Amino acid sequence: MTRGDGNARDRRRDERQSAPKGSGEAGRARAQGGRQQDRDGAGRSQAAGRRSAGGRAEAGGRDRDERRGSAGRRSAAGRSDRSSGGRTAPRQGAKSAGRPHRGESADPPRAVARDVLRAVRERDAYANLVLPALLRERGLSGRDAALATELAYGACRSLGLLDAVIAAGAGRPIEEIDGPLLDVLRLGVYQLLRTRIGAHAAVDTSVALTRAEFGAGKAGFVNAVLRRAGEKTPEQWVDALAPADPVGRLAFEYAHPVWIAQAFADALGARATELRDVLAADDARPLVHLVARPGDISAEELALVTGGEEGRWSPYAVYLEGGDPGKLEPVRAGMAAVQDEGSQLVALALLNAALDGPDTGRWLDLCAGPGGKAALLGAIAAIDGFRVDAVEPAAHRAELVRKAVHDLPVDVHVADGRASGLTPGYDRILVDAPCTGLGALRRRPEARWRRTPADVRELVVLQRELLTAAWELVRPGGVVLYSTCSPHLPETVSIVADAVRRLGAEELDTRELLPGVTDVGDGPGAQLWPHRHGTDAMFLAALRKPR
Ligand SMILES: C[S@@+](CC[C@H](N)C(=O)[O-])C[C@H]1O[C@@H](n2cnc3c(N)ncnc32)[C@H](O)[C@@H]1O
Repeated sequence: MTRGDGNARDRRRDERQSAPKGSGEAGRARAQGGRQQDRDGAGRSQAAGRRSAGGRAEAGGRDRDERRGSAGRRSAAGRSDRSSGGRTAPRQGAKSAGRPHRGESADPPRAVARDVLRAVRERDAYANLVLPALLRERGLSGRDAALATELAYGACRSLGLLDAVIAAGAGRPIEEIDGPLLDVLRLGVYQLLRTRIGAHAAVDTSVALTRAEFGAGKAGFVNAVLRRAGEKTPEQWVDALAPADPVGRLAFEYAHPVWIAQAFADALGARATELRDVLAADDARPLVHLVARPGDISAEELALVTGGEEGRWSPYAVYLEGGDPGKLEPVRAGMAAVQDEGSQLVALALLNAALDGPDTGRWLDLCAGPGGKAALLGAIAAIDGFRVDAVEPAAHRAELVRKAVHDLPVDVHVADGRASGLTPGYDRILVDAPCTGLGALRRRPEARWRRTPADVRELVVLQRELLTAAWELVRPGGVVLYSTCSPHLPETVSIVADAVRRLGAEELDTRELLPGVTDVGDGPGAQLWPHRHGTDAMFLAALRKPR
């Protein structure tokens, strides 16, 4: 199966021929989604059921502990046991997994997790790039890979909470602890507080990792701090260390910086009682979302081929439980790609917006890298006989766009969207603006600890300028769709309100551009949420230029 040959090519050609050139009907009919009944029916309940069965990947850890005897038996009791009281403190210098020689590790999954934490701390690496490379390099697969993944990603997500407990246990600020020891402590405290791994296994393995690398003295320090961390249940640590105010307490409990939890609460507005659900959704393992490229393969076919489930909202979405999507034949053939369903909805909303006047087929993606939405727009443009321009200033990201759209009617321009040099007159423009990414924290383990409010101040200036540039490029009667993968109000409704006031834009009811999607707010903008929709927290607002 290769993209563009056989049935797929025929189907695309047929669709082009059956759609009157320039009408845009075929593509937009697809954008509206022909599977509404499906989406409202079985697909939804199955997806919901599977999601609730998800949660933390604890199986790998539990299995390991069960193989280890007493620690495993304790772990089988799980977190609920611990919440009812204290735990047996591990013995000082307890026997560990085989006393490896200095520098060696008898525990490859934990060594990988530790090395991911080290890369994130020392060189600002991205955990989701470092981990797959390390797993490959060290030949880990199956349960070992699952355990390494759970520990590395889980600890990265929980850094703030872990550090508060470590500082309390060590009796000193974490800045005064050697970095490599801090990595092992984070790994240990994460296992103690946020997994079902038993206390003895969590402490012993951390001590063994330390001893193997640094010798007995430092191993004693790690043992002492972890013993203290293990003296309280997670709930007791929250009671002891969390701020008293409700948002601060929830932020601590769900390991988010307070300013981010407050940003979510502000965006939820009257429904701020959902804050706990939003924060919890950031820690849940997200399903993999695929997009079935229009004209190449249907979502139904893709679900059949991959063993996935058709999506709830986008007619092109398929959900997978996990695995490496890059190994799937339709993905390798370019007929499908990884793309959050919320991102698919953003691209489709642009096409669903009513223009004042005909669609002449000039579409623009002003912030295109790495090309997910440009590829979806391009695939629909191909069916309609239309063209897309895609702008991206970062050369390496522009290259990713080129790869994503290589056989589609998309022209990639390496340029700053604020001064692209493109000729005005576009019918539809997408401004998928650079943003804090607070709506996609579940997919980027350490991101919540990297972002700061100062980032917001810089980004809102850029967002405002990009929207202004788009306004200059759209024709009278055309539509600009502004979107962010962040629900933070200064990046969303404030930017749009400013554009309406400054530019005289007509704001459309964006909710109507998301057929079948419920619960996206009071309008006119629309806000998706992981806990409500299973998507990233994408914001979108459609603006039409008066004639
Ligand atoms: C949220 S991402 C876009 C995601 C993309 N639409 C997709 O679906 O794959 C924002 C992109 O804007 C780019 N960007 C940053 N500054 C920009 C500028 N001045 N003009 C245009 N794009 C910019 C970033 O490099 C990044 O690739």
